[in-house]
Amino acid sequence: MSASRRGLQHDVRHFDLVIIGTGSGNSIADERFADWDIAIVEKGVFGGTCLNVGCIPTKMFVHTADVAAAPRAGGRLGVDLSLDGVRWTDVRDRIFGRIDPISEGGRRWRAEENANVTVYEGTARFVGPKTLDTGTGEVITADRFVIAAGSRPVVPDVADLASVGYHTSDTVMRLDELPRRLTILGSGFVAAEFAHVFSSFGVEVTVVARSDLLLRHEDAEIAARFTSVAAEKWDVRLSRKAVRAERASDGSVRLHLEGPDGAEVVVSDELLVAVGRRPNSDLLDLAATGVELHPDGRIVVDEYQRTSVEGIFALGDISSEYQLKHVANHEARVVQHNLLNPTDLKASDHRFVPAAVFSSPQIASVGLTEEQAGARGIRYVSASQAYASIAYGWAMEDTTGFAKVLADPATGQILGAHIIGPQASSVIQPIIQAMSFGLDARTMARGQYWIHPAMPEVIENALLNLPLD
Ligand SMILES: Cc1cc2nc3c(=O)[nH]c(=O)nc-3n(C[C@H](O)[C@H](O)[C@H](O)COP(=O)(O)OP(=O)(O)OC[C@H]3O[C@@H](n4cnc5c(N)ncnc54)[C@H](O)[C@@H]3O)c2cc1C
Ligand SMILES: NC(=O)c1ccc[n+]([C@@H]2O[C@H](COP(=O)([O-])OP(=O)(O)OC[C@H]3O[C@@H](n4cnc5c(N)ncnc54)[C@H](O)[C@@H]3O)[C@@H](O)[C@H]2O)c1
Repeated sequence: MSASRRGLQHDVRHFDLVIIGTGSGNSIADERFADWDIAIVEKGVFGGTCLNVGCIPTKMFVHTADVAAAPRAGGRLGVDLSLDGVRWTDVRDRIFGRIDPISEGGRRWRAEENANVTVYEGTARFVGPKTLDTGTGEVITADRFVIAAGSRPVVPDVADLASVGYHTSDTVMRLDELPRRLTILGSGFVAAEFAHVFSSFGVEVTVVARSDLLLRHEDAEIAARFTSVAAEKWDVRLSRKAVRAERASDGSVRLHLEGPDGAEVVVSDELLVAVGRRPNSDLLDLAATGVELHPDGRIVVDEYQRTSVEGIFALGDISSEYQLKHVANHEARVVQHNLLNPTDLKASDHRFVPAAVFSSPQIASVGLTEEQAGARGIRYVSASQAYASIAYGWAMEDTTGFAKVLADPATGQILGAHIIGPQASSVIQPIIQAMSFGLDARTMARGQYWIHPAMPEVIENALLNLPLD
């Protein structure tokens, strides 16, 4: 690969590769790219969403919340515990005291210790074919680009929201103090996880959902179970539309709703907006370089993560239908391979993408839901097993968890799995493995030992319950 060269214009530097975004994109330029002249452009802090405001801090808060919630679970085991208090600022500072130096260390390493990498700290925007304004006063060109610019929270159209003030997942983990009351607008992943975190810390949580179920994209039985468990802990308002926000004279936030019973108002101290994320493609003026978009703003890519412009790749939330870190990481590895091996391209594998909601209870899923299998006319059988009917479920006195598996009745190939209950995000992993490597349900259930009495027995029994042909 050629060393850097100056473009025809003196002020336009030319690179072998430009990477936009330091989330999953930052992992691409490893030692195999040592002789590539590379620019990395980042508008925010290094490390992107997952490290700074996503997966990692949220799960550190979730684990802390699980600990704080122990008294609730202890009572039914005959262990009386009480929560003396949550030192919010200590929790917050412990978590970000670990994360912020990692982000800053990553920035320093790229900026100061990578001889072949130039870091531009600005908001990138295309101004011509393969020509990028780095937002730092410098315009650059390159043979290849990787667009890994991620997504950001959607702000819904609710009157006076901006003037009243609200939080998103970007800001709510850095609050100065715990509110007494929190309203969460939205009913997806972010809402479910933060409702668990804040309610376990003693905050009165109200969840406002537009739909008639929380987590409505999950398997319908799982979403219904989660919604009923949630309604026992949080004030859950379903089928509500938020129409207006208002700041009262005592400083509280009043969210005006319209629902099945007419107008109502939810009063709280803070408002968290969690109604989805949109791709950051609109910040990039992609038309200037000819990169095509889907109507929802995602960059169009093929199976090799190539955009409509030769030499420009995209990955992660900006192009994927899955807004998940393990998918973004997988796609980054595919792009990395394809940059290094242009005559031996590798395709992304999106066949069995799992996801987990780290709430309480946890949810994990992979493959088809019953509703999707039905809608696609796919022949399937399903079976469920309650945690309450396996030995470890007895130990936990669990009353609400279950695992459901779907399989092809003729071949036994597993089509999907959906789990709600303790450690669902770990319990599901053998199913992901079986689907990925083509193991059928019977072989999986009977071809290996299952440690007794451990939680994965819930999977073993669900598999054995399948009414295969
Ligand atoms: C609260 C929360 C919790 C989550 N928890 C999980 C989880 O538990 N598990 C999971 O799998 N996923 C989780 N996710 C999703 C996961 O964080 C994302 O799917 C993943 O981080 C996307 O990675 P990415 O590389 O595509 O984008 P990002 O990590 O967002 O990186 C994009 C980078 O590009 C930069 N950028 C954007 N535009 C420009 C521009 N014009 N110029 C220069 N730089 C730009 C941004 O500043 C950012 O640093 C969570 C998300 C949130 C919000
Ligand atoms: N554990 C994880 O893997 C994890 C955790 C957090 C976030 N994420 C990722 O981040 C993405 C964004 O999370 P999210 O929770 O913001 O989005 P989401 O797509 O999971 O859920 C958004 C919800 O808000 C509802 N909604 C949309 N507009 C609304 C409105 N105007 N009023 C009320 N409700 C409205 C939608 O019906 C939907 O149920 C997720 O889809 C997920 O891919 C993953």
